[in-house]
Amino acid sequence: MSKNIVKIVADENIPALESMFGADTGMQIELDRVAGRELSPEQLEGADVLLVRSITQVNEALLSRASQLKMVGTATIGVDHIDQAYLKSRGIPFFNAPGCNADAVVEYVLNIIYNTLFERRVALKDLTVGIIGVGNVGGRLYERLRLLGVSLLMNDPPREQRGESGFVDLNTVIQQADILCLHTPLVKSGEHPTHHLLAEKELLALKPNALLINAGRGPVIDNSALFACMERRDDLTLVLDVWEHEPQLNPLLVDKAMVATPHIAGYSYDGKLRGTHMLRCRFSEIFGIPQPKPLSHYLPQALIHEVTVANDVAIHDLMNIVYDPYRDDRALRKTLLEENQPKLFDLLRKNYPVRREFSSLRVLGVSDVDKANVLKNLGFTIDLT
Ligand SMILES: NC(=O)c1ccc[n+]([C@@H]2O[C@H](COP(=O)([O-])OP(=O)(O)OC[C@H]3O[C@@H](n4cnc5c(N)ncnc54)[C@H](O)[C@@H]3O)[C@@H](O)[C@H]2O)c1
Ligand SMILES: O=C(O)[C@H](O)[C@H](O)COP(=O)(O)O
Repeated sequence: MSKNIVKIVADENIPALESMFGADTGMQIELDRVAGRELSPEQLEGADVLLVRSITQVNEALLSRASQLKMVGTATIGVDHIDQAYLKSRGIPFFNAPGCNADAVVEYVLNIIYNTLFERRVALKDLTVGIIGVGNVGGRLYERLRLLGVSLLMNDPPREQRGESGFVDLNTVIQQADILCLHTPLVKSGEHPTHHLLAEKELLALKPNALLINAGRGPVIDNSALFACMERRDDLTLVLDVWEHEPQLNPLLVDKAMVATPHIAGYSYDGKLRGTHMLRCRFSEIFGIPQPKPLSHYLPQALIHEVTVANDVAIHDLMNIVYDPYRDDRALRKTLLEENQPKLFDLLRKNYPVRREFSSLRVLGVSDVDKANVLKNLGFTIDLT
């Protein structure tokens, strides 16, 4: 390197950069925190490293003045905001954080499923759950539900094309799933595009009384067609964490959703820190310095980290102790009538409270082995002695 100071330009909402990219790097780091949506080419002059979240479009225009960039990282799973071909053409190494917040998304989905079924007095074992996109998120959701004996359908043409088995086609999962969960990336071209994967025809074909959950990317469902479909089909229940045209929401569509949240399904503190840590590991490789301390070194104990319950504790009650998505739903709805709704959407995300994952809660007092196994399979920490 031509200079001793490494300049990192980073989104203001990537946590723990100060501690993970601090003294233990043994380097002189200049950390420039920026607002991701407003980042300009001028702010990248002299930058060695750019670290973003999903709201920053990283492309030729943004990087036009970043002549000495040695690494671009996104503290997210999704990569649809990154022009990877352009980065490759300039030889700039790029990294995302695969799986970093997958458990958080899975727990968002499980929480909503358990709360909804409890209210409706319906048992999960009597339903079929369909998963479209069975990667890190969908795969972990599948695994937790499989361990519980739930009937499952998986749709993932790219995996099927690679010779893996056990998948069904899109029509089958749409027509047969009582609960349909979308966990694909947003892909606009190629053999398996996901943009508007669910449009009018697919939405109208959903199984009667289906629960549709999108915690992938907003444009995977045609939101106009979704609104029209919800007008025609009051049997459907809709849960949306992601939206077409974020941060601008269609309040009429929000109104149709049983749960509406501001793209926070993956926002556990564990997941965010895991994302930062993954980028820190890649930073070590690029700059040839030792790997950081393990993630557990940076992750604090949860504020509520142990609870003693009876055997017949309701599972959704335990989930709500760790995380209550309905709180996020209420907060989003309050912003809808405001003129600056898009700004408030971003603010809800920026000021998101510390939320932990199920594993941060040690559950004591369950002597029933079957119940203890269910809780363990759902992700809680259980001592099975
Ligand atoms: N709401 C949130 O907070 C949040 C958090 C994390 C991730 N996400 C989104 O969820 C997406 C999935 O995350 P992941 O970690 O599981 O990604 P992943 O890359 O591990 O898995 C995606 C899966 O989707 C499959 N897929 C691709 N095209 C498909 C198609 N046309 N039909 C069906 N399946 C298809 C892939 O083969 C892969 O198995 C991310 O790309 C991101 O956009 C959202
Ligand atoms: O792709 C991801 O990892 C998630 O969608 C992530 O939660 C996005 O968060 P953001 O970067 O928008 O803060």
